[in-house]
Amino acid sequence: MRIPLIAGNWKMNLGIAEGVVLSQNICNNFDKSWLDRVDVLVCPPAIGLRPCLTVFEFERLKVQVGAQNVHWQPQGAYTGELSCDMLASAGCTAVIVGHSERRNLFGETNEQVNLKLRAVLAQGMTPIACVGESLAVREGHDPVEYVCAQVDAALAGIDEAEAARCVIAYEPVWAIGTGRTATPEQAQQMCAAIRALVADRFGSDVAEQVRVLYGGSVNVGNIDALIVQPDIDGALVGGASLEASSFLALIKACASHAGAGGTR
Ligand SMILES: O=C[C@H](O)COP(=O)(O)O
Repeated sequence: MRIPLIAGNWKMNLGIAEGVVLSQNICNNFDKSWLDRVDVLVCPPAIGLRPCLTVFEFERLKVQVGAQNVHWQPQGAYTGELSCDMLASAGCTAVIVGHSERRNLFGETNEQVNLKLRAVLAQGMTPIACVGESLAVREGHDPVEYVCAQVDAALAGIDEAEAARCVIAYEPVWAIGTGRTATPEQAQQMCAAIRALVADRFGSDVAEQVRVLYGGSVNVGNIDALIVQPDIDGALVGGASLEASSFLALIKACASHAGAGGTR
């Protein structure tokens, strides 16, 4: 059994002070027993990583912090970039790679996503590899084939042990920030196809361990129907992670559906 993961991606929202306030508000209303059933991660902008983690550490709350992006090289003349080592030194345990906003707005390629994923694994952190089809692909092509090709590219060149440590987030581009969520059936179909691909490439044991998240307009009203799907192991949440009340409600919903005693 897989422990579900609720990951909040704050994107380019909340400065240091606002991020600290949100982290404190999360702590103030957090039921620690939820962490027996669900893993929780917040991904602030890079400048907020250490300050937010300090809040969680001070409150002795095992909420993890993750980064939204990374460069795959260890150091060098890469203005504006951060290395895996730098993120780890700030306390990051996970890094989002290949978010559709980075692919579409900053031209990130499948090859670069793979380089990032491998660098994150080599650092001992968890990569959250984002995949997902545009509306044009959903309506005019085979979305499963398209998304599975993205997964294949992201996981290229890694071994079974590394694959088992990966998290894959299925985020249909047309559902991100639009209020238009994939139906639970659509999300389940794609997440099952992703797991089947992992089983084909790395074996069924690995596929049973890999967490596959859904992302795209997840909110308090749709989390229950999504999280009960057999191949959806949590959510990558944008807008609803920016308020403590909605983020906590998602964690609570996820915890209430998950059995205790899963494998990590
Ligand atoms: O990384 C998160 C996703 O892009 C989802 O964002 P959203 O929940 O605001 O649609």
